[in-house]
Order: sequence, then structure tokens, then C-alpha cells
Amino acid sequence: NENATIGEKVDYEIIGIDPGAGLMKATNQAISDYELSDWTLVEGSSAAMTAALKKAYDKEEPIIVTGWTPHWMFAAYDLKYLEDPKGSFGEDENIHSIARNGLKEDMPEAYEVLDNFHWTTEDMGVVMMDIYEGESPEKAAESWVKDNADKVSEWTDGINSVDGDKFKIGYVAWDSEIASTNVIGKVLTDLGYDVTLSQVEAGPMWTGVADGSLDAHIAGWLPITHEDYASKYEGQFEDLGANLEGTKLGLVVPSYMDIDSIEDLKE
Ligand SMILES: C[SH](C)CC(=O)O
Repeated sequence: NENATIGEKVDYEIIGIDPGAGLMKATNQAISDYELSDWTLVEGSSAAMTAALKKAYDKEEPIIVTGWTPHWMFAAYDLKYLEDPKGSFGEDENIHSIARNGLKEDMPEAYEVLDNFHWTTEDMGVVMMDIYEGESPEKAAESWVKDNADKVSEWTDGINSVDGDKFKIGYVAWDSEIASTNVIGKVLTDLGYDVTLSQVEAGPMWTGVADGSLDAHIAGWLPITHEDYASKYEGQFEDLGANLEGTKLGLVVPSYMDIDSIEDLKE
């Protein structure tokens, strides 16, 4: 009923994603910082979170999800981040390309492409929206690469093609990384690599690059979101720097909800 608190309206649940995501660690930090002791962070997956969001949004029902930018959901729905006055979700960050030690010697061409790889949240958004609207990740990546030959050539100009070397790139099934990893996979395939995209959880993605079973990943949310992984494997990977700037993490709600801050959950 209308007099119910926001907690009562959503059964004191925040709909999260895979437990290994740094976003989940930040949300647990927020639950502690804002003393939301009655609240539960529901673990699941990126896909389950967006399915729950669609179900609630289509019926204009209240829902609170863990969200991030870039993400297609901000183009598909009218959403807002809850203000985070205590800074539990940190500042805007970047996504880094992470290579296994030795990649530069073993596969210099792939190393150089990854080192050059850099695009914007708008670029990533185009691929994500294509996939959201039903295109396969492979086809969405292929279209973007074709339509952005100038940007791709900045990554590949002067790099010799190769003859079928195997390249294994790990990623987590976050909508942003499904987009970026398929684009890089397509670019490396066009350069002659036999590319495998290996979908794993966040922990095994970092472990795989550290133990060399993965050649690279381009999903390093740094400096804070993946700080636990980066410090655990310090020295066992090479950080090639940011491939995208200006990410954001937080709690996200449909704009039809009349709350504006995480503080409001404390009612
Ligand atoms: C969910 S964001 C794409 C990354 C993270 O939170 O680990």
C-alpha cells in the first residue's frame, strides 16, 4: 500500500548480479555504511538482474538493482542512480586491458592490438544496444568493426597478420564485456588469430590470466572495483592501461520511484 516504506515495497531486497563482481562487494559495503541491516543483496547474474528489472519496469513496480555504466538499460528504460553521499561505490573508474606475462614475447601482434585498444562508452553502447535489440554478439561486433574501420585501424595499423595462432581471451557475461570482448575477438580474428572467447566468473578470469591459461582479458575494472583481484595477482599480469574511461557503479532504480538516495532506504 502507499504508506509502505520502500523496504516493504521491495521485500528489503536489492537485486544483484554474480557474487564475484566488484559491484557486489561495493553494494555490501553500502549495506554496512548505510546500516541497512534489514536488507538482503540477492546474488544471481547480470542476465537475471536485467530480467527482473524488465519485469518490474513493465508493470511500473518498485525495484532496486545493482547497476553500472556503460549499460544498455539506461537507453532502454528511464532509470536513475541513487545518490551515494557516503561514497560506498567510489568514484568513476576505467576498464583496463590485462595481459598474461610473456604475451609480448609470445604474440607481439596480439599484444600490440590490446595495447592500442581504446574506445568510448558511446562505442560500447552501440554494440550493447545491437545485442539488446536481438543481434548476436558476434554479428553486433562484426557490424561495429565494419562501421568503425577508421577507429579499428588505429589499433591495428602497421601490425602484421598472423597465421592461425591460438588466442584465448576470458570475460565475464556482463553486458559491457560481452560487447567489448566480441569486438576485440573479431579484430584479432581478422588479423589471423584462431580466437577463443572463454566465459568465466570474475575470479577465474583474473586467475586464468595470472596462470597463463588465458592470454588476456579486457575487463579490468580498476583501480577499485577489481582491486582485490589485482592485488592478489600483483606481478602475475601486465596492465596495459585503460581501454575505456568513465565507468560508474551504484544502486539503480526506475525514475518512477520517489527515492533519490541510498539514505532513503533507511526509512
Ligand atoms: C559489474 S561491473 C561490469 C564489474 C564488476 O562489478 O566487477
